[in-house]
Amino acid sequence: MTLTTDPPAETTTTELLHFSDVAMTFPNGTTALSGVDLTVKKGEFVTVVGPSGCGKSTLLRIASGLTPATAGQTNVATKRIGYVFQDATLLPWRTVQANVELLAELNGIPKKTRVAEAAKAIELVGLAGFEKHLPKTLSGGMRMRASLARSLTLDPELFLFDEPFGALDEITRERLNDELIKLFTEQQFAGLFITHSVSEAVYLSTRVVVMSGRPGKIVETFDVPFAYPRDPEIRFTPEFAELAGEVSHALRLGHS
Ligand SMILES: Nc1ncnc2c1ncn2[C@@H]1O[C@H](COP(=O)(O)OP(=O)(O)OP(=O)(O)O)[C@@H](O)[C@H]1O
Repeated sequence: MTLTTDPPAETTTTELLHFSDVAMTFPNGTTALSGVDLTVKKGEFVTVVGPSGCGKSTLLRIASGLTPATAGQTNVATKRIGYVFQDATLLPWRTVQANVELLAELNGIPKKTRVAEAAKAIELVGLAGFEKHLPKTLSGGMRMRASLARSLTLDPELFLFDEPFGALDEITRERLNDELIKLFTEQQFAGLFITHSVSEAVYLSTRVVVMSGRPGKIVETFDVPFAYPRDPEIRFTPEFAELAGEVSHALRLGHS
């Protein structure tokens, strides 16, 4: 297994993540991933869909550097990595402002700078006015916004999302999808996003990657042709339905 933080000579600098023949077998013998090839470039938003337990979260953990792969080549060309989980993971005793400042604080950023960075991130996610609130006084969608803001203070070049909206109601989820698209187009990070929702995958992404059941491997890739910013109404067009149908079909084939 090779983990490097600089791009290999043969790749371009816009390639932020490059997996070649990556595999992951845990010490208990479970092989979660096998033969995964994946590249994510600046300006791309790649969503991974796949059956439960096929290794999607493992893939993200490897991308973040939290878990080393056991085989293959893993190249992540940036240290500015944002990571958002399904659970907003806010500290309950800290206000929104103090939660959003947390990563900058852990990175030793001076108070004045991190206050300014947190204020900017809070504004970007639409939480201005809620700086002094504690997490328990926020809705699920607002907590997720605070979690997004916390990662935004790192000014990520590569943003990893592990099913961040899976626990939210449909309307809140759709609203956050639109806000995430806005952030993606404004902030210019590369996104790697996991979801169980085919519609969310197609709506958000430049590319949708379908994984097979465990050990997960990529069985099909779909380029999404819709321009950004995306009109929420595209979800009701025949083109969208056709693409979502193809992704669902690949997902079912990968299952069997
Ligand atoms: N630390 C670990 N030790 C042993 N097995 C693990 C470990 N972490 C994950 N696994 C196993 O690896 C497989 C892939 O897990 P992972 O969480 O990556 O799947 P997933 O596709 O994200 O699942 P879901 O969609 O249900 O969240 C599962 O069978 C899981 O039980």
